[in-house]
Amino acid sequence: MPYFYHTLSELTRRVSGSVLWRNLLLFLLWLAVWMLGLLVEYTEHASVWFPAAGLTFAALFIGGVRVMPVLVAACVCITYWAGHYYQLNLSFWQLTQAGLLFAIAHILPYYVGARLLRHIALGTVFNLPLFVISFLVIAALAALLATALVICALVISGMLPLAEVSRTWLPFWVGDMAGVIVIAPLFASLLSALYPAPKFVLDNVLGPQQRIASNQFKYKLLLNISLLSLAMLLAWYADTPESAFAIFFLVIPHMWIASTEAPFYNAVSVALSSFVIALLVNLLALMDYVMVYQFAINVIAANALFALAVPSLTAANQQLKLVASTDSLTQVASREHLQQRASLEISRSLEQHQALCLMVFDIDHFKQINDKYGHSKGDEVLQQACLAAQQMLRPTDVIGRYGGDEFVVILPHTEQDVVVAIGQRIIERLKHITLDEQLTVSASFGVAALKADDNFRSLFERADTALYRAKQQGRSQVAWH
Ligand SMILES: Nc1nc2c(ncn2[C@@H]2O[C@H](COP(=O)(O)OP(=O)(O)OP(=O)(O)O)[C@@H](O)[C@H]2O)c(=O)[nH]1
Repeated sequence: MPYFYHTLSELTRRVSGSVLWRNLLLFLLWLAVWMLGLLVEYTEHASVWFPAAGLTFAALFIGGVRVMPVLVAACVCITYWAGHYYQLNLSFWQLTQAGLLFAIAHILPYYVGARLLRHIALGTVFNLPLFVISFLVIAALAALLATALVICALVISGMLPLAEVSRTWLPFWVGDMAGVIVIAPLFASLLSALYPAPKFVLDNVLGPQQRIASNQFKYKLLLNISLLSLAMLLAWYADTPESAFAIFFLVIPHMWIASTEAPFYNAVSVALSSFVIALLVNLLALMDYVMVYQFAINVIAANALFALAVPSLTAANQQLKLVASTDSLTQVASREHLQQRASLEISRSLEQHQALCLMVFDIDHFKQINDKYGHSKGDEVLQQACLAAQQMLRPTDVIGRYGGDEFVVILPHTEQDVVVAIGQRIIERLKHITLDEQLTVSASFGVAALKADDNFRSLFERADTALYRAKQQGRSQVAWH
């Protein structure tokens, strides 16, 4: 799948360079997609879903006014073809007029909707759930307006008898809405490569991961198609409305794909499933339940769009956790994270009767370093001191910044004499910090070993008392309690 996408994006990259080619491609794509709708048409002018509406919306969303002439040409062209297909007794001139009317009725509502959605997307802070709900509401309203206008245009041009309107408008609307909700995200993603817009880059909205599918994607897709085919075969076999409603269970695997795959592949899966549902309605002659399937397509697509928020929320959550648990200057654990880890290690050691030590150290005369060499040099001293300490520690030890120039290290499974030796080795290492010719860095250390009734606070207080003693005794040394 990624290979397919890369080939496709390479092709679009080349085509996007030429205005003529990209417009021709959009024109042909629109005609092809309109024909696809015909393939799943169950009554005249009403398809289970109408994918051309989705392409129109996506093209206007990405390309804006510059795609309008192409869309008008495609609408007029398809009207000539429809006149022939439905064997309408209309002259060339009448069909041209009907085509232009259809173009205005079809394009205008989607243009207004697409502009409104773009405005929301370009708002100060991009909010995915708000964007999705806006898209769904705009898609429903634009499709309703397009339905009303296109039906008027069809009646005026004599392509739809007035008596048919009451029977046609609802499936027409739901089909158009499904076309937009299902197909617009996919085409918007593809067209953003064809119609680059510096002000609006879809990658920024959908995230840089949108072109990477997992290795399991094809199996997930296969499972989805098998399940929906099974559900529809059941409806065909049982021939009851209850069995038709089984299609709504398909929301579950689609939510799974949406929350575990990149947005582009979610759009591919929704578009494919919707097309197969529409095709099977025709092949299995499930016309009696067509509205159930139309609503199912809309519900599945809307849910899958909302589930898009899950990966971005999870990523944001992980980022927040990382920020909250790390000290931004020294990259060691933050005070809160250190206390949490320390409490955990202390309970574990007490339960397993294992040794544990807490070591606290503080840079000597740090205020003077700041005053003499400036705060940025002071910051570098803190960073270098942490690096020096980390080089002497094991991966299981936890080092954190307790505040200012004071750091705490938790050393599980370690006896006090070993920790004292580690402290002395860190003192030796600090002597090698060469940030300035006259600048020497040293620190004082306090060590305390875990006792049976200890908690973090009591253990820290003993180590801190030892540190105070180390400072009193002349600094750059380790004291223990
Ligand atoms: N550059 C820098 N300075 C900091 C930071 N946080 C705290 N300080 C400074 O660190 C100094 C801490 O000084 P103390 O620990 O009280 O005293 P000291 O000069 O180190 O003296 P002794 O601890 O007695 O050896 C204060 O001047 C703070 O302003 C920081 O993130 N960056």
